Amino acid sequence: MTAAPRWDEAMCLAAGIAPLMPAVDRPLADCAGAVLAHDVHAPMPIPHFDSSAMDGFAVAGPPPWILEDGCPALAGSAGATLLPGRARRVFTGSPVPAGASGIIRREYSAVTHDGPPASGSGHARLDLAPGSPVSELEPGRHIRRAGRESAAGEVLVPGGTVLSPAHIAYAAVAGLDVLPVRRRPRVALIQTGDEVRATGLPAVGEVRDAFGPQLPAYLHLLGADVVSQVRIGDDPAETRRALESALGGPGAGADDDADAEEVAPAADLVLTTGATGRSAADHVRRVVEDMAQEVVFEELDMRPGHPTMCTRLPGAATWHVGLPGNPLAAMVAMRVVVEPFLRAALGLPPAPVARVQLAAGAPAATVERLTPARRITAGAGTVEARTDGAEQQWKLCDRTGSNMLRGLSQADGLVVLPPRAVEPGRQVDCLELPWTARS
Ligand SMILES: Nc1nc2c(c(=O)[nH]1)N[C@H]1C(S)=C(S)[C@@H](COP(=O)(O)OP(=O)(O)OC[C@H]3O[C@@H](n4cnc5c(N)ncnc54)[C@H](O)[C@@H]3O)O[C@H]1N2
Ligand code: MOO
Repeated sequence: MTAAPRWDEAMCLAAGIAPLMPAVDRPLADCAGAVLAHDVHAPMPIPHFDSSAMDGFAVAGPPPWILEDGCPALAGSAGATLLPGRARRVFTGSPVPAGASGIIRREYSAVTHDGPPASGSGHARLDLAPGSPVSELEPGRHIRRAGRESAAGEVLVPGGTVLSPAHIAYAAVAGLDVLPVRRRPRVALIQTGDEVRATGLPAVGEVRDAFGPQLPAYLHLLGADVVSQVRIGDDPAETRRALESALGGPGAGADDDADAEEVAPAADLVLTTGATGRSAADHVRRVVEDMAQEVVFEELDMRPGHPTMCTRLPGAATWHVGLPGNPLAAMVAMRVVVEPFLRAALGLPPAPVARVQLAAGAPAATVERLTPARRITAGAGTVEARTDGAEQQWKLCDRTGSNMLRGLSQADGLVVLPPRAVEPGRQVDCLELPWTARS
């Protein structure tokens, strides 16, 4: 058996095996949170025409001006060149006519009529209103120039960016309809355990399913899609069938009433929960060991989560991660193995390991332990919260047994407690949890 990797080695191994997902074009509305596969360039200058930044008048040359709109005989089309001494009404966003030297905003304008306006004869005259700032007459005033935001061909968003609503808005105004993003990794989820109940109050000997209701959302948060989710009993034949089904092929992943000949795409990652131990009831380990083409690790030198396993199954590039059944152990394995795998598959760098200060220290433990902990602000209530993190310390959560979730539910991260006493104020490694991004 190969040596069991530590948590940090496991993170590197998981990132190292992950296949980079292909680039796919996706409509803008579906791109939030996706990873841009490569640099995206502006297809045209942004903005693409000179426009007015104010409601008012485009003017040509110094005042006063004859207002075309108030003089039907002079009214030019929006596209016609504005001759010196003329003005034309514009609104915010209107194209600026050729020949315009600037825009006079409505508040600084004074319109007078040579003849009675109702008669339709005579000229309307535009002048700068008394008391207006002289800057209003600066050449180019209130004109948004084409290309001011970006020239055609400039990089709008660099490849590798996790797309935010702002990136999508920017791509939209640039005239793009789709963006090349990394395809979301496909995850097939297989849950084991005869004793696991999906709903209601469990009887003695039963447990409520800690994974089914949240792993799809957790995986989605990490950029993946759960393409199938099945629950199987503790049975070797059923376990093998479920694993083979996740590998794709005719009928794989199909519902009972679906076309059995439909070819389901293989999952990129098969994730199992439970049955990774070495007891007579732990069929995942035995079946996977039998099927595996390559073993990345059979278990980890990590607590909790040591029975976590990782292999490559038959087929193109389907990897398997077996999460332990104990709920906290499984969630730690998600953070240490599955998250680095999915980040690498999406072309993202590994999430950095933080160094954090423990507020209250910890007694000596027999083994290194990844322990749920939360951020606290030192002296909260007496000192102003600082944004540079200098006052920030971490406090271990209570109730962090590997079968428990109470501590994790209150945690911001997993701190790595060494197998020796830690004094208050000492720094330790910390894996922040992906759903607790700092505001
Ligand atoms: N003799 C030994 N026994 C155990 C060892 C060991 O080294 N020697 N390791 C312990 C550790 S650590 C862990 S972790 C578990 C790993 O067990 P498995 O991965 O085989 O998981 P199961 O036996 O199926 O389940 C363990 C535990 O988790 C509960 N479970 C399973 N699925 C769910 C679920 N969906 N929701 C909530 N809870 C679930 C299950 O009922 C068991 O209580 O092995 C230890 N034993
Ligand atoms: O490692 Mo178990 O994985 O301690 O719960």
